[in-house]
Amino acid sequence: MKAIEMNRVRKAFRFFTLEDVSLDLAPGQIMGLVGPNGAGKSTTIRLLIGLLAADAGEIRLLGHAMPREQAAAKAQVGFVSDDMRLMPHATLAWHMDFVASIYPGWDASYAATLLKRFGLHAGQTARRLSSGEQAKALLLLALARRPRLLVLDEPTSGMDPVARHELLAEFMDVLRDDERSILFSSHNTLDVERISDRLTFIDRGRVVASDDKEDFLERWRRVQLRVAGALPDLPEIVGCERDGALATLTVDGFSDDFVARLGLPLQATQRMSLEEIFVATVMHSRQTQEAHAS
Ligand SMILES: Nc1ncnc2c1ncn2[C@@H]1O[C@H](COP(=O)(O)OP(=O)(O)OP(=O)(O)O)[C@@H](O)[C@H]1O
Repeated sequence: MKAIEMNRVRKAFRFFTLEDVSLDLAPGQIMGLVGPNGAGKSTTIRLLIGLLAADAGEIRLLGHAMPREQAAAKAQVGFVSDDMRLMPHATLAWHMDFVASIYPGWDASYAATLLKRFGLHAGQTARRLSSGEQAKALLLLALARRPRLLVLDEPTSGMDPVARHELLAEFMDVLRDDERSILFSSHNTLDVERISDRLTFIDRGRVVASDDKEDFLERWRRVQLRVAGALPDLPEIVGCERDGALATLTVDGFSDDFVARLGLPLQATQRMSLEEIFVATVMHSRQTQEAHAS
C-alpha cells in the first residue's frame, strides 16, 4: 500500500488551475514538493488531506479514498502548515494535553524529548513564542502523535539555520521506523536535497518532474565542448549557451549512449545541484509549453 497516491487530479480556481497532478509515495520515504511561488504546492497538499475537494482524479491517503474516508485517514496523518496558529493564551502544556486527549498514539516521553531538543518549555504561553518557536511547537504536536504520514506545508519557513538543521534531523529520525512517510513542501532546495528520497517539481499548476533524488542527480549534467557548426538535435539537450566555438550544454539524460550520439569530444562534465536542476526543469517546461502554445 502506498502512503500517498494522487492520480490525474484537477482543481480549478478562478485564476489558477491545478491540472493532471499524479504522484505517489511509498511507506518509509520522504518526498519534497518543490515549486516557485504560486505553483500549486499548498493546493496539492490541501487536496491531499481533504481540505479541498478535487474537480477530477483520485486521491488515496494511506489507502483511504479522499475525501470520502478522510476521518479514518486523518487519525494517522499529522498535518502542519505555516498558516496554522496555536491558541494564543494557552500554554504548550495545554496544547500537548489537548492533542493527547484526541489522539491515542500520543507519545508523552517523545514530546518531552522534543521540547528539550527544540529549546521549548511546557509552561510557555503560545503568544509569547517567536514565529520560529511557534513553528517548532506545531511540529512537536504533530510529531509526538507518531503519525504514519506527516504532511508539512513549508515546515522550515521562518526558522533559523540551526533550527532547520535540528528539524531535518528529527525528520530523518522519524523515518527510522520504515513504515512512516513524510511529504513536505519547500522553496529551500538545500533542505530538500538533504533529506528527500523523492522529489516532485511543480510549476504553474502542473507536475513538471517527479523522480528519486538520486536519479535526478545522476541524470543531469553541464557539459562543455568545442563545436564549429550546429549541434546535433538531441532530446536530452535542454539548454545551450554558446560563446564562439565553446558550448555549454544542460543535459537531462546524460549517459554513454548520449555521448555516443553526440559524437563530439567533451571538454568537461559537471554534476548539477538540485537547485540548478530545479531551475533548468522549470525553465525547460515553460519553454516547451510556450512553443506548443504559439
Ligand atoms: N481558495 C482559492 N481560491 C482561488 N484561488 C486560489 C485559492 N487557493 C489558491 N489559489 C490560487 O492558486 C494558486 C496556487 O496557490 P498555492 O497556494 O497552491 O501555491 P504555492 O505553490 O503553495 O505558493 P507559495 O510558494 O507562494 O506558497 C495561486 O495563484 C493562488 O492565488
